[in-house]
Amino acid sequence: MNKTLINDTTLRDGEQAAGVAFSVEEKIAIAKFLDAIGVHEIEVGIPAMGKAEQQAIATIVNLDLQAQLLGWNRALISDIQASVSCGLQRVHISVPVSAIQIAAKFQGQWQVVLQKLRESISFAVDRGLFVSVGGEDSSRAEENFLLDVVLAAQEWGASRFRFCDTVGILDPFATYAKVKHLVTSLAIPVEMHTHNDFGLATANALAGIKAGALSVNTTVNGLGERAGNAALEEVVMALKHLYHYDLGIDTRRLLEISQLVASASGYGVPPWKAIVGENTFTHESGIHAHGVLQNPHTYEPYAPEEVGRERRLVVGKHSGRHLLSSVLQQHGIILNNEETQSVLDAVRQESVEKKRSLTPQELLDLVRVQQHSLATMAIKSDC
Ligand SMILES: CC(=O)SCCNC(=O)CCNC(=O)[C@H](O)C(C)(C)COP(=O)(O)OP(=O)(O)OC[C@H]1O[C@@H](n2cnc3c(N)ncnc32)[C@H](O)[C@@H]1OP(=O)(O)O
Ligand SMILES: O=C(O)CCC(=O)C(=O)O
Repeated sequence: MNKTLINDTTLRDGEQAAGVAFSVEEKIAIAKFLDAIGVHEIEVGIPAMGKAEQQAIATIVNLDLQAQLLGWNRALISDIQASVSCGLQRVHISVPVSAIQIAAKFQGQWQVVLQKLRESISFAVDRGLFVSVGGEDSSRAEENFLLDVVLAAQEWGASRFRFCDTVGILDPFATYAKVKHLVTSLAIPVEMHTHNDFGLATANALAGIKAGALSVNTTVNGLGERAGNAALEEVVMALKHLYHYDLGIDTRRLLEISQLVASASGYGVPPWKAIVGENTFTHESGIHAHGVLQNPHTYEPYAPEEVGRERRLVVGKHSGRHLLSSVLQQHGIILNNEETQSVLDAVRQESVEKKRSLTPQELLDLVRVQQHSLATMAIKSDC
């Protein structure tokens, strides 16, 4: 077991993905599922959004889950009051920390931002709450200013700092350097919040952890603002297999929770999506399938069962003899060399026409047709 913690924000940043709106029942189901698989902390939503959201959050609070529950807030006392009214014991307070954000939202008045942060931290701490502080746009913030803000937040009573790569502009090397600087300067732990605008959210989250961050914000399927966030399933499996960190999360249910969130969000995942995509353990190419038939590790980084999947071998345009023979043998069919080649040629043609691999029934039909035509040709040549 490693001390790295997952703070999943599917119910907050995940739901902020344009067009996503979970019902209360869906929120409850997602929270329960995250808890059941062992996620350590759940960012349950934004109480300041109003009564309906507060009721949904209060219902989740009353479920008495094992996971810690956190509410997201602006640096406003009214936001914290809304969190308190939901029964939350942990609040996240976000402030913009880059010049561009402070100019757009607070006319460049950084002192006002700090004042609001101080007041809201004090308000929360006075009520005995755990306070996490988020630096919105940390990655574009001037580094000395960022450090000053976080040191001040720490002094005022914050128990954690969230480093946000809000528009996903870092690479893992820059992330490592920035987070290392913070981790070595702070007494409180750092949390990673990374976005996927350049496809680097998971890589950057891992770089932050390597640099000493204690926790990471994830979302199921990488759902979230614009190109999304670091995906729960990717972070958990990468930490497990690349760094050998066992977070105590039941990875065998990652596919199930992916499907739950896909259905609730209305956004499925592409077949090539890392960890949970339909094709992650599906092999069609001849050379790959030949290898997998000898030893699955030739083309699989871990066993499919580990994430709740099964291996599939499908016959299509790129398949070869070994795969074809293996699939047909399962149906009691053994072809000679000539028949095998003729079936493979026909599979290629039909796959191009259908623009996909063939179903088992289509393959069997095609074998029958090819055997029949070869037999007819043999009879004709005998005559
Ligand atoms: C990077 C992130 O993901 S941050 C999280 C973003 N998430 C969301 O916006 C989703 C939920 N948001 C909402 O439901 C609404 O925006 C609400 C309820 C929070 C606020 O709604 P409204 O009062 O209508 O304000 P609106 O959204 O138009 O503008 C944001 C206001 O918050 C202020 N604000 C923005 N960030 C902060 C902050 N960190 N601390 C304090 N105030 C902030 C803005 O300056 C603006 O204030 P103003 O109304 O005094 O001009
Ligand atoms: O939690 C915060 O402080 C902001 C989080 C966020 O969604 C972001 O910066 O992208």
